Amino acid sequence: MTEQLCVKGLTAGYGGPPIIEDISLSVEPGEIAVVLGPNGAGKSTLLKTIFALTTVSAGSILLGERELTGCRTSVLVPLGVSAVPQSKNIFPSMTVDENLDVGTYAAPPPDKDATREKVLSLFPDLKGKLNQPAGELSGGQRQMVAMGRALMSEPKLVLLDEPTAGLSPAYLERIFDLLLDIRQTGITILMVEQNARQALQIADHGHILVNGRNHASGTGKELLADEDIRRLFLGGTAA
Ligand SMILES: Nc1ncnc2c1ncn2[C@@H]1O[C@H](COP(=O)(O)OP(=O)(O)OP(=O)(O)O)[C@@H](O)[C@H]1O
Repeated sequence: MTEQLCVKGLTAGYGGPPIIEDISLSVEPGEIAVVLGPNGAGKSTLLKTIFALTTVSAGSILLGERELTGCRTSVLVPLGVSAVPQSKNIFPSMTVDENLDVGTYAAPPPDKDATREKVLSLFPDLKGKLNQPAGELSGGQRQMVAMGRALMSEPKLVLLDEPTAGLSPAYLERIFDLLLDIRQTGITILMVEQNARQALQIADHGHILVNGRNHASGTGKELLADEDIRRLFLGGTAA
């Protein structure tokens, strides 16, 4: 059972002045939502804040009825929240299988083998590489390991920070397809993405941040159709 993520009036930072201020957004169960905006807008900070990695000074984060604000990351994982950071998101000297196993430590699934099979069915590219050190894989395959690890705790919500960063166009397409496959399983996805146009094409909703604040929100289609949004944030005028 998935639940709505509801962020209300969230202000947070790293101990100094706030980096994100008064952010509100909601993500419906089972949808893909993308956070967009210029460099330094606070997109990663928003994801880190939901995953309890910053200092919150105001606002709340709810998953369904459950208040997440103030919970530690180790508590969030068993509550159904999983995250894939942008970098250093795998253990390079550990095998692919061991990396997947790490994803079960904070919240062991009831049937680990079944979960592993389910995850590998989403990432068939990894099946023949389970005993290989993850650091030997290509960038796209490493990203799949990181995403697979995050799914091993059977999350309701996955936070993904720039899942296509640094990937070739072919892998970029592959990762976007995988995100749609993951959504098919009922998991809610909130992600930050630099490839804004492509992300909005697969996203149910997009949220644009500027200077740490909400700037615009809409469905992927609405944002793609908005001329100002296209000019300011999507690098051009073509729809
Ligand atoms: N660990 C940290 N400690 C202090 N300040 C930080 C930390 N991480 C990020 N910041 C600051 O927070 C601001 C927002 O950074 P953030 O990474 O959230 O933006 P972003 O929108 O994800 O940017 P980008 O698109 O460049 O990744 C920046 O000014 C950055 O310097």
